Amino acid sequence: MFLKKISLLTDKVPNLSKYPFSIPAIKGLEELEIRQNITFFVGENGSGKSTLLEGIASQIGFNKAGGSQNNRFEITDTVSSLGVYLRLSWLPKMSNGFFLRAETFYDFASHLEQLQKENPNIDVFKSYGGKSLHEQSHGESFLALFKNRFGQKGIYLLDEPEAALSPARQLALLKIIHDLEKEESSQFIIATHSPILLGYPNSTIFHFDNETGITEVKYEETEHFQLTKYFLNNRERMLHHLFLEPDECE
Ligand SMILES: Nc1ncnc2c1ncn2[C@@H]1O[C@H](COP(=O)(O)OP(=O)(O)OP(=O)(O)O)[C@@H](O)[C@H]1O
Repeated sequence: MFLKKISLLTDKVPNLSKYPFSIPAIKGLEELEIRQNITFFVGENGSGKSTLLEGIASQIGFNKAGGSQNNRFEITDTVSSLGVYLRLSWLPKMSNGFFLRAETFYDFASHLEQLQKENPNIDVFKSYGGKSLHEQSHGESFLALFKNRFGQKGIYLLDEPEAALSPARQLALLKIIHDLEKEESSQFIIATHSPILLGYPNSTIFHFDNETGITEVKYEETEHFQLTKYFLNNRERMLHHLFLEPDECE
């Protein structure tokens, strides 16, 4: 494990009411202690998980649009400047790794194609399963990245890696994470909505909430676990209630 603590330098923040500090979980962030190799960020849409992950990525020196320190490409959507207001405490410092942003993965794949065109004598795709990520399905390209590019000791920041993965491939990702954690002591911070990924053992789950800020929760306490379990056990009853018109409610 490398990254031990994330602190917000509140004194340096120019305006706490402006984005990204207008997000309650970010505004209330003082220190987040990381105690295990695998850390999950969970919470409702818009609660600030991606914003914090991007901030950590940029402070490490990773491209905020995704990739590692060696990948420099621009994307059209804006990313926050949170990184400069974060202090990361390391033991030891680690700059190897990768930042996966599901939403800009297409741009990352295009960036690799461009690199290959500019450097025909180098096999750029070697670390990505041997062929362009554009020539693989969304899920195949994600898994190719995980299997081939995530091979060394490093810190891996993943933003909704389940986005393109079938349930079986989410299990495959759990196995990859497990092997990397065991063999290389790699560290992962993962923002996710997947009850499968969240089931990874010996991990810390931080729940982002507009009322309570960032708090640690157990797997069984997450809405992902509870709602999925209830749905699978009571599908018909739940759908019946969900589809009731307002005047049909008992
Ligand atoms: N560039 C921006 N300018 C202003 N507000 C933004 C910007 N980007 C995101 N936000 C707002 O910040 C909040 C947190 O967004 P963020 O993407 O971090 O949420 P999230 O928890 O990752 O959500 P999701 O689960 O949907 O991915 C949202 O309310 C969003 O609308």
